[in-house]
Amino acid sequence: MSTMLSSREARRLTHPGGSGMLAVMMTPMCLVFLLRDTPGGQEVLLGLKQRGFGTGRIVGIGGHVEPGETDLEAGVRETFEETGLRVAPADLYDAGRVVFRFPASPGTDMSVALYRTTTWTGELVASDELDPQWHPVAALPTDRMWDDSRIWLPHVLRGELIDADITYDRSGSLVAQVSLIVLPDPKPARSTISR
Ligand SMILES: Nc1[nH]c(=O)nc2c1ncn2[C@H]1C[C@H](O)[C@@H](COP(=O)(O)OP(=O)(O)OP(=O)(O)O)O1
Repeated sequence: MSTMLSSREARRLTHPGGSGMLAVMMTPMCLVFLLRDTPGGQEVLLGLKQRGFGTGRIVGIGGHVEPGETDLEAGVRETFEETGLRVAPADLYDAGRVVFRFPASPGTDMSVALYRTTTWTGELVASDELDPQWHPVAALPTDRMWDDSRIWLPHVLRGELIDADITYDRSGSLVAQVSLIVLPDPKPARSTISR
């Protein structure tokens, strides 16, 4: 039996953490966290997902890395598509990577490049995919986010560089296993090799 792969499936990659025959195929994704200072404290731009995977949850800004794109280019494009805001590649800071594994549906496993920035231009607009909203960093809406967010997102928002690997339970709604490495000294994303 032969299987046709979509272009997106065909370019799924093997996460470097995988080993030999047991390596898991991952879909490359990106998430970008815009941070601003307000009199009430620091805020982060998140979005209420209107369609697709995770509809109804509050999620980070981002999406698929398309064929021919670097993770960084995808971060710039997705930010504009989902928020109307323009970020320059040089203003995105590498915040590391998180892998999400869903044992009940391995086809949805993803390897997500993480970026952070405090610099952008333009006016915030909602898309049909995401309704972007500012949230206090000190009071993240974790009860409306993916269960994993409470584990790794505070590190990213503090300015740390992470390498995380999250496995969900069979229900796909609760985190079952976590590996989280926090690395010091993040660099501007343009100075790193994207994959
Ligand atoms: N466990 C998880 N924790 C988390 O914080 N974000 C997750 C997540 N699982 C998926 N995401 C994010 C990554 C990605 O931005 C999005 C995946 O949703 P979709 O498959 O609908 O892709 P998108 O519609 O965002 O991508 P594009 O179609 O390329 O815009 O949700």
